[in-house]
Amino acid sequence: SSTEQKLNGVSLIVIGANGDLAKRKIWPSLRELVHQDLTPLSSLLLFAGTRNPPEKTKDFLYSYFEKLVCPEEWDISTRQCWELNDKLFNSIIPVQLNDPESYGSLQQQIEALLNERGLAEEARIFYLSVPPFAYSSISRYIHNYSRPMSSYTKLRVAIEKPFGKDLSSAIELADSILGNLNSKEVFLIDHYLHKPGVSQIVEFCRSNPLLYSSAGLIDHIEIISSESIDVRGRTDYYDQYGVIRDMIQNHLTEILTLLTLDLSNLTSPSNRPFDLNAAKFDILKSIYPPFLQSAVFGQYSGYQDDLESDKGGNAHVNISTTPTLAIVVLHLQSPVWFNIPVIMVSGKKLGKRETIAKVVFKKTRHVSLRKKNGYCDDIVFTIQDSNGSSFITLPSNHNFNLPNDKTWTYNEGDGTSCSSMKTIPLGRMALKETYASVLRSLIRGESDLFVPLSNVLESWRIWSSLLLEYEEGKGEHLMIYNKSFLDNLRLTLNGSTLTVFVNSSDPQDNLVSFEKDGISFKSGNKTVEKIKEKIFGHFLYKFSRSSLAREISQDILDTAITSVQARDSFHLALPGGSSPADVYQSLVVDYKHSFPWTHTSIWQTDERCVPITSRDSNLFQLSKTLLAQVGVPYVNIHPLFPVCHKSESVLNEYASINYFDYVLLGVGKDGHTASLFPDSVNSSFSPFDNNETVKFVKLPLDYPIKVKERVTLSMERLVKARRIGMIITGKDKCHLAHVIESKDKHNSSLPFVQLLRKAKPGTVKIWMDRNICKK
Ligand SMILES: O=C1O[C@H](COP(=O)(O)O)[C@@H](O)[C@H](O)[C@H]1O
Repeated sequence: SSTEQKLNGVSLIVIGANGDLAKRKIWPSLRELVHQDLTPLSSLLLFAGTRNPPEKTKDFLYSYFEKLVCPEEWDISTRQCWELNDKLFNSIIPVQLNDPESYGSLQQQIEALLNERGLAEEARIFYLSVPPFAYSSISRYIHNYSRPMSSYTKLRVAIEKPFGKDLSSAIELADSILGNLNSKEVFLIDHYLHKPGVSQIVEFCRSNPLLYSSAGLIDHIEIISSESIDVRGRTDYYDQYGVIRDMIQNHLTEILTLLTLDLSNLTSPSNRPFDLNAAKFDILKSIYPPFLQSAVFGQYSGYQDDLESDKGGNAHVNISTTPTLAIVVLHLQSPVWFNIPVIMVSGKKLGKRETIAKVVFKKTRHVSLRKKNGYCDDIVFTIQDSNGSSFITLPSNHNFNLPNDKTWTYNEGDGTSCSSMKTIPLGRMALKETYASVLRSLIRGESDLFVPLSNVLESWRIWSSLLLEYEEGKGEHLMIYNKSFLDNLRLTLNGSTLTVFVNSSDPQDNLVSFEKDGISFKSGNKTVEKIKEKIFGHFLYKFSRSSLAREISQDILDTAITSVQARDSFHLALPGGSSPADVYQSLVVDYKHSFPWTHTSIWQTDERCVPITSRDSNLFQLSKTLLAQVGVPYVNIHPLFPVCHKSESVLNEYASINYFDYVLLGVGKDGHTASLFPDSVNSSFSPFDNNETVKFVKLPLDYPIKVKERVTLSMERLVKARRIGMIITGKDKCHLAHVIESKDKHNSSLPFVQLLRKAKPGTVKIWMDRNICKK
């Protein structure tokens, strides 16, 4: 009864009040609520909890609010802004929360203040703005020492994402929290649920339940989040999580559940209130976990630099395979959505900031991520464009119901870019900060706008196996992309296998233009590029010895296909020695029947001047291991041995073609490549100083190599190739890996390094045994 005489009050305790999230989001958002008169400070008990003594927290808050400027849109003077900051600052009570007793003292402090102000505490909210490892102990302290005494008071504990890293860690975390809190007390934050563009999806779908009965007409759904920002400054966090955990498991999956909700309950006669989270749970349950073949991963070019800069620039930073972009195809096991693929795309450092969800009606199985005319035939929910605005675009001939709500205004299309379209702008966000809406919903207890634990676990069930598969593959499916990536991307789906290629009629063009930026595309295969380091602008790939040969032979095949498509021929120069043997074997085993052998011409990079029947002859080995087993026409094989010991003019007749399409090279432990040996040995021969096509090489007698008379393509000739694959394998070559990965590479005169320096940046792929330096 005493409750009835009191005013409703809410206690809000921000734990981690001096942390990054509090500074960037929580305090500015609270201030916005106060400014908009949406949260009267008189009924709010506001605590700033840190591990520090209260005086220190007060000092922090003082200097923080002193510098906090007001957004221009508020159109208030500096003085008014300062007064607002001051008002908020004076309402915040700093508390030290570092042990169980401190939570007990907080309890007493709250009770005393409520009495003093004559407030009945409607809700007690703990906002855990702390790292995930602290969730469990803090929830225990709350339960044991700060739980409201009155059953009238609702306890709400707000927790940020990421909630775990995968299903098992999320279950463990949930268990430890649920030992102290009841599941209804846990409010997991997904700030996307508070974006007007997201909440309008449900409203639109509620007004148009027939959308779902037309699922038979829907071809697929796209949910695309393109961000222009990078992650510099927060790689400490990001590098451990990556795009699936950072954006897809939570925000994009939430959008998907809202878009595909089963709203049939809404129109059924039952009087039960519609349970949004339970309906979302049902959708989550129906999603098949995607496999690696239905996903493509990318990392923006420059990510490694961001990692290094965040580490202070000088520290050694391992190559990271954390993806900053992913494209994934999902399928739902539901009568309505069966056979309607959902394509999710999320990436950082792309050309623009835009989040859209698009329902694409049946026309074609090609997926274009571009706003072409076809765009007007689909329903597009623009959750946010680069200005933060949200709107819905509908086909002109639609008969959708527009929600009966004054926040919706309906416009005809402007007839310019997409004449038949009609648009519903949903206006600018009512609250500038999405987090202001998060806080307001927390205060109001709007649980539909938070994620229940059951749903977050279900979502991890969907994503964990993909993450595991990806991480076991250690980045072998990672491509490097640049900011124009989405504009040029085209995807096709065959079942759930995703194929990526560039939207151009000439595949060769695509290949050339994209390889410059570190990406090559090929139709028929989703794996586009593998993780690489750049060495003199070339690409370094590291694979286990067992997968290296296959990767190289696949690369040769891809180049062959595009060359034949473009020029009807493929000119391939091959070396001898031990390095390429496994590659030749893979070409035979994997591509005997699928390689364009009849269009291929085989050249030699170098040859030993020995009889062709000698085991030391490169051609002998090449014939045995490759040429005798595949269908290269005899006339297309160009042996080098006939020009041994010949005059310069004869030498130069070899390889009259202008460019090799692919030159494969090994590297010897002395750094030689083809038969270009280190100049430093006491040899009269210098392979680097003229423009000859082919060189005759006579090494000094004491040079530690078996056959000392050789012919070789010259450096000038080699570096002209369209593509060079350089193999570095063998335990005795660890020092070579150090050379190219060190700063000293610029001073090295070793022939293979010289070749890297001279070749046009981007033409060489260095294929290195990942374990080259392991004993
Ligand atoms: O949760 C996150 O969301 C942001 C994107 O949010 P938005 O409101 O700017 O669209 C993303 O940049 C961040 O990496 C992620 O942790």
